[in-house]
Amino acid sequence: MAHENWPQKALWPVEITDIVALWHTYRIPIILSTFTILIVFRTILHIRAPREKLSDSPPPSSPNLPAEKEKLLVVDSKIPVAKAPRRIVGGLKKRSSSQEDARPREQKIQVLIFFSSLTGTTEKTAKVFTEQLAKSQADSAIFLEPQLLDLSYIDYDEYFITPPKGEPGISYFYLLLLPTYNIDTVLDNFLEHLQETHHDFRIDTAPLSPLLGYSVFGFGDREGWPTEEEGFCSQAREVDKWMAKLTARKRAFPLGLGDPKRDATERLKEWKEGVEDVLAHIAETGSLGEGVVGSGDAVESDVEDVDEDDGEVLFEEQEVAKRKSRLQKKDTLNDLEDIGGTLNKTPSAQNVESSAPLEVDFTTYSKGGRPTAPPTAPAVTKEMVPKNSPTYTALTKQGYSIVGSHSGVKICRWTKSALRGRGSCYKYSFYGIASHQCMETTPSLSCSNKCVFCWRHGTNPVGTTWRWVVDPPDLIFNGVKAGHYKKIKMMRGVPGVRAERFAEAMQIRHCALSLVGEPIFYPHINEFTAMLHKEHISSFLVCNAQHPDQLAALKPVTQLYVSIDASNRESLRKIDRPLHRDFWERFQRCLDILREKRFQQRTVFRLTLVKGFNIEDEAEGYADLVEKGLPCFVEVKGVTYCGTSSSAGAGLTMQNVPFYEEVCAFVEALNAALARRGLAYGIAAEHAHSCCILIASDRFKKNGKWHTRIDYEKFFECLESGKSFTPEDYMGPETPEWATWGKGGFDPRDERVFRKGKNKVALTGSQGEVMGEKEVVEIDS
Ligand SMILES: Cc1cc2nc3c(=O)[nH]c(=O)nc-3n(C[C@H](O)[C@H](O)[C@H](O)COP(=O)(O)O)c2cc1C
Ligand code: SF4
Repeated sequence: MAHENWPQKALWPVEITDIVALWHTYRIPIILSTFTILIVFRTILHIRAPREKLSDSPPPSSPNLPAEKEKLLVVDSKIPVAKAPRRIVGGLKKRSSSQEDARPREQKIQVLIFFSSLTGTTEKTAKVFTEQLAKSQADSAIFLEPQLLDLSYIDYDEYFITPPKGEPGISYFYLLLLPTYNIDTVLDNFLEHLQETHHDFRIDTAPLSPLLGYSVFGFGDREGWPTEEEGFCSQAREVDKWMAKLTARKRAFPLGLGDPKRDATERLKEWKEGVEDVLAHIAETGSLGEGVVGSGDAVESDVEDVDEDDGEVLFEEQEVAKRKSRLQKKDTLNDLEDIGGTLNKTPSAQNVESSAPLEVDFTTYSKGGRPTAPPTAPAVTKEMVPKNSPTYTALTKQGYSIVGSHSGVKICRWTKSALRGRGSCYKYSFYGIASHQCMETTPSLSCSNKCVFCWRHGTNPVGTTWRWVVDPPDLIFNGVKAGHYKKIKMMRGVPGVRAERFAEAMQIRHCALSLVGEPIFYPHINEFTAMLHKEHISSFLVCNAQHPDQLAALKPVTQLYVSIDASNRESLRKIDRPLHRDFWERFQRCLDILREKRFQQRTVFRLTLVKGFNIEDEAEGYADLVEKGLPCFVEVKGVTYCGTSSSAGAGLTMQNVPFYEEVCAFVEALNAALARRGLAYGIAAEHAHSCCILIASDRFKKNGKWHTRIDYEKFFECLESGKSFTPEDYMGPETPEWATWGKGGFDPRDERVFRKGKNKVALTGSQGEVMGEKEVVEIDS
C-alpha cells in the first residue's frame, strides 16, 4: 500500500526539493540580476520623471488667457492647499513663439493728428498741440505716442480709404487741424479725395468706420469771413461733414472753430479738453459713449432726421429715448387723469417714506386764504411716478429723464438749436438767456389743471393735493443737473454742434421751472431755488395761479410767472379744466399776491392764445386782469400744437393755432386797452419764430429805450446782500435793436433754418415779410 502511494508522496518532495536545490545553485546570479534590473528600471524612471510629473500639473490654460493670468495660475498653485497634491515640480513651460503671437495683445490707441498749413500758423499750433497731448497721455499704457502728419506729404490712400494697416491690436483716432483758404490749396485735393472715396462704388460708403472716432478743428479769419455763411472755416466744416460720412458718423467731439487773431487759443483749449475727455472715455470703455451715433451703443439712434443743409443725417436725442423705450417692455398708456388710482396699485419699497408731508386739501378755499380741510395723513404714501408705472414709460418715451419719484428734466428744441448755432428761444431776445445754457426742469410732474393745450396732457399725473413721497431737494437738484448734462453730452456727435457752444453748455446758467406740472406744488421749492441761486443759476418759475398759499410763501426768484389762460371764469374753466372747485377765487388771489410781489422780483403774466378759446373779444378782460396784478411784463404767446391724440381729444386742432399776425393784432388791441386804463405799458420786444411778443411796464424803459434784459450777476449780488431789492436793481442792458417790436427778434449772428417739414404754414409778421412758420413741434417753456 505504501508502494501504491509512492508516486503521490514522491511528487511533493521532488518539486520542493528541486526548487530549493535550484535556489541554492543559482541564488547568487538571481539576486544579482534582479538587483541589476531594479537599478536599470529605477534609472529609467528617474530620467523620465520631470516630464511625467509635469503632465500631472493643471490642464493647459486657455490660449485666450493673458500671460499675467497664466503666471497667476502658477503662483496660486504654489500655495499649499489642504489635501491637494503638490503639483508644481518643474518651472513654467516655455511658450513657443507661435503660441505667443496667438495671444491677443492689449488694445492700444494711436492718435493721428493731421494738419495742413500755408503760412505756418496751423503747423506751429499743431506741433504744440501734439506735444501737449503726448505729455498728458505719457503715463497711459493704452495710448501710443500721438503722431503729427502733414496732409501735404502723406499718401491719402494710406489713411483716408481705410485706417492704416498697423500692428494688430492698434486702433486709430483721427484729429484734423485745418485752416481754410478760398484759393487752390492742398485742402481742395484732400476734400476731393474724401468725396471720391465716399462715392466710389467699389468701396464701402463708410470705409473709415473702423476708426475709434474723429474730430476736426478749423482755423479761419473772422475779419475777412465774419460768419460761417460768408465762408468762415468753410473747409474745416466740409472736412468734418465728409469725415462723418466716411466714418459712419463717428464724430467724437463737435467741430471746433477759431480765429488765430482773436480766440483760437481759447477755442482750441476747450476743444482739446473735450477731445481728451472722449479719449479717456474710449480708453476706459472702448466706446464713444452712450447715444453717440456710430458708437455702436445699444441706444444709438435708428430713426434719423435728414438735416437739410448738409445732407448729413441728424441724430435726435429724443429718438434715442424712443428706441430705448422700445427696448423696454411695451406698456400701454393708460389715461392718467385719475393717476392716484393707478399709482395706488403700484407698490414700492420706498412707499413708506417718513419724510412725506401731510396731505393738504386745496380743493375748497376759505376767505381767509387757508385750506379749510384739516390735513390728514394718508395711510401709506406712494411715489408719484414709480419706475414701473405707465406714466414713467410715457414720460421717458417723450425724452424726459425722471429724477427721484416726482421730478423731471428734458432738453428743449431751442437748447439743441442753440448748440448748433441756429438761434435761441424768445427768452434770449427778451431777457438774454442763451438756450444752450438753460436747463428745463420741474420738481413736480403733477399738476392741478388739465389745460386743453397742455402738450403732456394725458401723460402727466394730476391731483389737487400732494399725497406722494417727497424727495429731498438736493437729490432733485443733483439729479436734474446730471440728467441735463447727460443729454447735452449726447449731442456731441450731432452735425452742426459747435465745440464752443458745447463747452458753454456744460455750465448751466439758467433754469426754467416750467416743463410740465406745477413747480410750486413741491413742498421744498424754496430750498430747491436756493440751491440754484447758490450756483448762480437764474430761476424762471411758471405757476398756474391755483396755489395762492404756496405762491405767497415763495421766496424771490429771478422771474416769477403766473399763467393767465383766460380773462373770465367761464373761459378759464373751459380752457384750464381745473380740478379745484374754487379755481376762480384761487386765480384772483394769485393776482393779488403777484401785485404785492412786483417790487421784490420781476413778475410776468403769461398769456397763451388759443384760437376759438381765449382770444376773441377778450383783450378788455385781460386788460382788467393786468390792472389788478400790475405785472412787470406780459408775455403773449400763440399756442403750439403738439399734434398728440390727447390734444385732439381735448378738441384742439391746427385751426386753434393762431397765425403770428393774429397774435400781433391781439397784442396791439391789449396794448390799446391798457392805455385806455391809463396803465403805463408798451410793446417792447418780439420773437416771431416762437410766435411770442412782450409787453413791458414803463418801469423798464430808460431814456426812451426798453431794458427788458436781466443783469444776472447783479441779481445774485442783490440776493446775497441779504437786503431787500427791487426788479429795477437788476435791470440789464438795453434790449437789442433786432429784438424790439417790428424787427422780428432773430439774432442776426445765428443761422436761420427753415425746416422743410410737413405741417408747416408760412406766417407773415407785422411788417408783411415771412416771419415764421406754424409748426407741429414740441412746445417750449
Ligand atoms: C488767401 C487767403 C484766403 C483765405 N480764405 C479764408 C476763408 O475762405 N475762410 C476763412 O475762414 N479764412 C480764410 N483765410 C484765413 C486763414 O484760414 C487763416 O489765416 C489761417 O489761420 C491760416 O493758417 P495757416 O497759417 O496755417 O495757413 C484765408 C487766408 C488767406 C491768406
Ligand atoms: S424754451 Fe425754455 S427751456 Fe428751452 S431754452 Fe428757452 S427757456 Fe430754456
